[in-house]
Amino acid sequence: FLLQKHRNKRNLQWPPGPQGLPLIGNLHQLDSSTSQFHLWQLSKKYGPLMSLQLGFVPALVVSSSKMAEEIMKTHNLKFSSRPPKLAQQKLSYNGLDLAFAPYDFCYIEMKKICVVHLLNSNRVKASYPIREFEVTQMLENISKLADASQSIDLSKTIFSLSRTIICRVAFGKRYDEEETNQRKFQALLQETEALFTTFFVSDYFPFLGFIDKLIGLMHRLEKNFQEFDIFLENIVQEHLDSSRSKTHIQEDIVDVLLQIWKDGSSKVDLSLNHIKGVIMNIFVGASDTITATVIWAMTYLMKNPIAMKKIQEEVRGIVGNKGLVNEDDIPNLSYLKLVVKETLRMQPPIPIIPRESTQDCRIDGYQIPAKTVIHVNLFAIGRDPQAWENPEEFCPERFIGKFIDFKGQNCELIPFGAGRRLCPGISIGLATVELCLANLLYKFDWELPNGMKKEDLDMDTQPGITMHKKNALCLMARRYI
Ligand code: HEM
Repeated sequence: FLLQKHRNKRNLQWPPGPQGLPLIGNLHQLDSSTSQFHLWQLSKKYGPLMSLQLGFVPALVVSSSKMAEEIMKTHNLKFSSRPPKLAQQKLSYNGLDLAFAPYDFCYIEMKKICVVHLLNSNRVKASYPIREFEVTQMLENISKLADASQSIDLSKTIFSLSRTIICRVAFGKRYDEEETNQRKFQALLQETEALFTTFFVSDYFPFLGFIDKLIGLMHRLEKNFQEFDIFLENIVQEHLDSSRSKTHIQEDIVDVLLQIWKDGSSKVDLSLNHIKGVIMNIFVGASDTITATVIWAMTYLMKNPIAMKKIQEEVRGIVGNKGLVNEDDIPNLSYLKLVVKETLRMQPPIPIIPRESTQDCRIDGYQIPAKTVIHVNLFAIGRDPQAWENPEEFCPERFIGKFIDFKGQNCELIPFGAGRRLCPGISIGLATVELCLANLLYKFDWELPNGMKKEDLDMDTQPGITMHKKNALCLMARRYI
């Protein structure tokens, strides 16, 4: 009855959507490991702007490039906020970070700091020695396993590489040095990521929030928050320690943030919680997305031997017998760039972008009220038949002769989002993906283990904000050079 009353209050001109169950609405249709796939299927029946009722929360799902253009570009400002979900708010110090912050003056200033000072092109260039060193280490480790004819867990290898690179660039430190510390740190991050996608009753039924307490979820969240806060506080204190500057010559992202905090040059009253919020975003956002991109690209290449041959011929032809692909070689690797683009179209690492409207707005003839939750389904947009020919086919060549930008300009391909909330880590993310992938393909020939056929390679996905391959990608490597 309550749900019905709630619905009747809403404008009758509301986009179509699947019939929900009493009280829970469509919540049961959001199995988090396949929601991007499931919502895509539903959109085929209900259209590119589809409505859902998630408990007491009305939501819309965007599934075509045309509709994405409306939300992310035409009415960009009105859809630039994020829905305030309980765990995300708690772990981001109440939205003092970037990724989960509401769209307000403080967010605008923080984003400027991030784009201008933290992740600018100079930092991407200056961090090249770190990428080169870590990629070389990884190649040596793979060579040892290749020589011993052992299979390589590429998912684990790439994750460790990207986390080390990001930690060194952002915090000047690697977190894989001490076995016990590393395990503690991994467990902490895993729990944080799990909490981001855990179902909290309060998010959908605000008046039933006591259930989260009763079943121990609030305790679990508080415990994780306290532990993560201690961890982040340690990073900040280590950077504030005056004796540190003697051993660390190159400034990292935390150094820059603390400098801005100390000299008060920001237009907002920066607190240490703002800084910890941004560090948290980098910890949880950066290495997962990089890993997912490399792993999906390798998976597609293993399934498409013609594309594999083409990309290896390109990289080996250009790099010759130099022994390592350097960053200077990357601009010449045009087929590699097409493979990365095609991978991001088919398996966008963040498949669903959450947004919230800040004002009433008219979209496609429907009146959308302020505070409506929007899920932009990138997985569906990458398969939009109005935008792509044979969308289910992995075909890097589809981009030849067509300029389709993937940095927020063309809404048929927006793996980094678009508009005011565009990902600030595009350059450093792509630089890491390209260098890693190019070297893997240059140095080794890859085979499936134990007589496995390419058809056996699954494309199942794990639940989470980032769409990882569910089963680790394990391959055999043979040295080429
Ligand atoms: C292949 C790699 C990456 C992909 C595919 C990716 C994708 C995305 C997407 C889809 C969003 C949401 C954008 C929107 O709402 O329109 C986002 C936001 C964000 N990304 Fe990335 N990302 C990547 C790498 C990185 C890296 C390396 C960093 C940091 C070093 C980073 C930091 C962030 C932050 C802080 C936000 C929040 C921005 C905001 O809300 O204004 N990302 N990313």
